[in-house]
Amino acid sequence: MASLMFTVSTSPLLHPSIRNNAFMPRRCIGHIRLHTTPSIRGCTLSIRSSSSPDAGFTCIDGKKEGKSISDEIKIEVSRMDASIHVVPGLAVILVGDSQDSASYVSNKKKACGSAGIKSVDVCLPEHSSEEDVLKHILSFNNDPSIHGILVQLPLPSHLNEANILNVIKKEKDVDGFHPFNMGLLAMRGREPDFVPCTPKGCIELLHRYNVEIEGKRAVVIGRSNIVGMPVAHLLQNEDATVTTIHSKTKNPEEIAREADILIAAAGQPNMVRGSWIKPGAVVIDVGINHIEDLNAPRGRRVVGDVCYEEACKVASAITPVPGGVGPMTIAMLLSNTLTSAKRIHEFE
Ligand SMILES: NC(=O)C1=CN([C@@H]2O[C@H](COP(=O)(O)OP(=O)(O)OC[C@H]3O[C@@H](n4cnc5c(N)ncnc54)[C@H](OP(=O)(O)O)[C@@H]3O)[C@@H](O)[C@H]2O)C=CC1
Ligand SMILES: Nc1nc(=O)c2c([nH]1)NC[C@@H]1CN(c3ccc(C(=O)N[C@@H](CCC(=O)O)C(=O)O)cc3)C=[N+]21
Ligand SMILES: [Mg+2]
Repeated sequence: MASLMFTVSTSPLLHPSIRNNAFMPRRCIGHIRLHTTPSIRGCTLSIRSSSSPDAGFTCIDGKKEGKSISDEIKIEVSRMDASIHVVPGLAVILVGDSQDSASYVSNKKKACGSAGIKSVDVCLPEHSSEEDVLKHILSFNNDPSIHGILVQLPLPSHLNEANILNVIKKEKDVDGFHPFNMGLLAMRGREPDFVPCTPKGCIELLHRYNVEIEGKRAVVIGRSNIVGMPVAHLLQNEDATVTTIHSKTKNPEEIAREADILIAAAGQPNMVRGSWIKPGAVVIDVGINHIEDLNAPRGRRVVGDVCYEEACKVASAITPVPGGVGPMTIAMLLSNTLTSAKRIHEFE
């Protein structure tokens, strides 16, 4: 049976709630104006029977949006190079030999390469001391060819994450993890120099798919410094009513089911079942979990925190894993690096 569907936005422009938003500048990535595709329908203004097939269901294509952002960044990078002979530079510091971390770092490196951003990697052994790591940060802080510094997290447990993140020059903190930037993110009426990439990528996807956020119930599963906490702040800044679920939350399923916008960032494979999702909700799956699959090329494959097959029967839209938030994280990192270089060199 055809489900009673959404109010499709007739305007090819931004959603009214975005157009009239006092925080209009948030709609820019660096100096690149963002455009939205007039696709989703005010989320959950619909009644959707969970037995209905996928009619009207949208798979949110983070790979495509990430690519289009990188293409725009590439143009800006060449314009900057041509006029002031500066190429944005990103330094990535990786401690230890986790295979997953190495693969993220190589994704970032590739993405920098195709956008024309210079990238420098430092790979330090697992047993490195805090001084070893700090030494490299200090040198990048003072290196005029470097505009962004990223220390891949998590660090080996003998290293103190706070001591290390504290030392990154805040003007080069493209991850937005320095306590100065984290603090500003949490303050009304203030803006950090940099917003963390994954949370920013989640919000950017909602904007690009014209999902109305103002006044909606948003539920975030997870409260980490790198995803859950900052994404909850961003949603609140966009005038959503936000609830956070964590490992001590009672009845998470019931709370999740109230969400018009559900963001899953718990790091638990397939934790969010179809029954956790309000019919018509928009679901953003941040999880990157490697599970064993003997049929997969290397004996394992990547799944999100959401059971996709069940979710797409209930939700109005969802990000796939891979191909959802991951590529947006990388696009936001490129964007933050470009913004940093433009600021440092006062290039408009
Ligand atoms: N796509 C991307 O670009 C990125 C993806 N990720 C992925 O996102 C996921 C989350 O990452 P990260 O935030 O770093 O993870 P963390 O392990 O740092 O945090 C997980 C959070 O989820 C909560 N949580 C864990 N299990 C449950 C549960 N069963 N019920 C309710 N809450 C739970 C924890 O609660 P408590 O605080 O109580 O411990 C914690 O707040 C991972 O899969 C990670 O790989 C991460 C970064 C970028
Ligand atoms: N300081 C710091 N900053 C980070 O931003 C940071 C970090 N530490 N530590 C680890 C997490 C994880 N993360 C991802 C980035 C891209 C993909 C990504 O590109 N994913 C692709 C490919 C996934 C795959 O197939 O493995 C996708 O989802 O389509 C995934 C995960 C950034 N993180
Ligand atoms: Mg973490």
